[in-house]
Amino acid sequence: KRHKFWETQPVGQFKDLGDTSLPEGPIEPPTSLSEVKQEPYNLPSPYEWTTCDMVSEEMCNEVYLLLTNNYVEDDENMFRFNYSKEFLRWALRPPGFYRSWHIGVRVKTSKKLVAFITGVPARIRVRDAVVIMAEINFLCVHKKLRSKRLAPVMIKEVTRRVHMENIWQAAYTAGVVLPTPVSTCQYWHRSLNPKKLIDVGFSRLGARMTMSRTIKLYKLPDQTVTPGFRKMEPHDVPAVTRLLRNYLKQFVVAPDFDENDVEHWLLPKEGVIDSYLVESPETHEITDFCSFYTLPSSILGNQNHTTLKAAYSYYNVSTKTPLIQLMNDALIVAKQKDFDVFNALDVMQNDSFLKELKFGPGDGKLHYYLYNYRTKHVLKSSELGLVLL
Ligand SMILES: COc1cccc(CC(=N)NC(=O)c2cccnc2OC2CCNCC2)c1
Repeated sequence: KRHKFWETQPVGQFKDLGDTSLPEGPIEPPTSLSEVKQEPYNLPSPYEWTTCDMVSEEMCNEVYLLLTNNYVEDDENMFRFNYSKEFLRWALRPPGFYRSWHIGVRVKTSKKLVAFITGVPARIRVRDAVVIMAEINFLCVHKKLRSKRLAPVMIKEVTRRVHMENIWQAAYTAGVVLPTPVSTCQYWHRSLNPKKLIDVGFSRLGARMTMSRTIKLYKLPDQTVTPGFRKMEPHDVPAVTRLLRNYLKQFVVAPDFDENDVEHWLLPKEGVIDSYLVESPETHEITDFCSFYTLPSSILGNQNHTTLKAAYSYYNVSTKTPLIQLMNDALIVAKQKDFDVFNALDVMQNDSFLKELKFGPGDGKLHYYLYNYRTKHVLKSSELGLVLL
């Protein structure tokens, strides 16, 4: 399939696949800031750029409504991501964020917000090179404005604003294949509320399975089983940072988190991010960590249910507690908090627990991309230590 736009961008091109003579690293050298286009790209005449200040309740609400009605749906158009306002504020205002990277498109006359794209800065290690990148997310064009070629100009504009801050690489994910994935992940789901999942068509009753047999199959204990398993607290930030930095070293691509990043990305926030750790009852050492973020989905066209409450596996570290036991405790806590399903990608060491903990494979894949950075090889998903929101 021809990628008119992507063939013009500094991304791995399909024709280069397998050419291991090309070195790992930036595809194009940085240019001087004076060479970066100073003014915004031109939009089609009815539209204008706007910067979305996510602190403003009104602006945050406009972004929330645009995404709630027009963002990513599953392949069968039965569900649509329904990021909360609190989640969006968390996702878009990490340490060092740029408000100018929260880009909206409005209709000049009505001032209606009809498109959105964002970037946040992140330090990402690729093998032993730490690269400052923009994590690009929430690209959304109103359903009524699709195939007006707005997305390419929005991507060029966020790229221009990233270049203005002297940043030349980016990371993003997509459910579609573009030139060229750095890695491709399979997603998996663990039922927590199988009756609701079957009612809304997320899951199907297994062959030769009754509903009561299915409910029993996914039943979990009421309490976690690991001694010392507790919620993460602010005073745990230094120990969790050490634990996580050491654990992420084993992956080819991973965030280079410092204590500031850990404080923002991993301290629990009600309805946004949950994180737990294991503090050894004997030594009080922090030996293990697990976390998941809250991303509900709207259920499109079901009489009895409007929202699917989904937890998404985030960063997990096991050094003493077996990863399977640690993740089972995460499932138990997610069930206690009334989540319907627990989702995970087959990144990091997730493959080691997915089947045993009764995850089932999802019906799609998530492709990871780097902008203006070539890797020697396409990575196995288990070489990925990066989870995007
Ligand atoms: C259940 O409701 C859905 C609503 C919209 C899309 C999908 C399928 C899908 N595309 N799922 C994922 O991309 C996915 C599955 C497991 C873990 N993380 C995921 O995506 C994350 C990371 C990328 N940005 C979206 C959230 C499901």
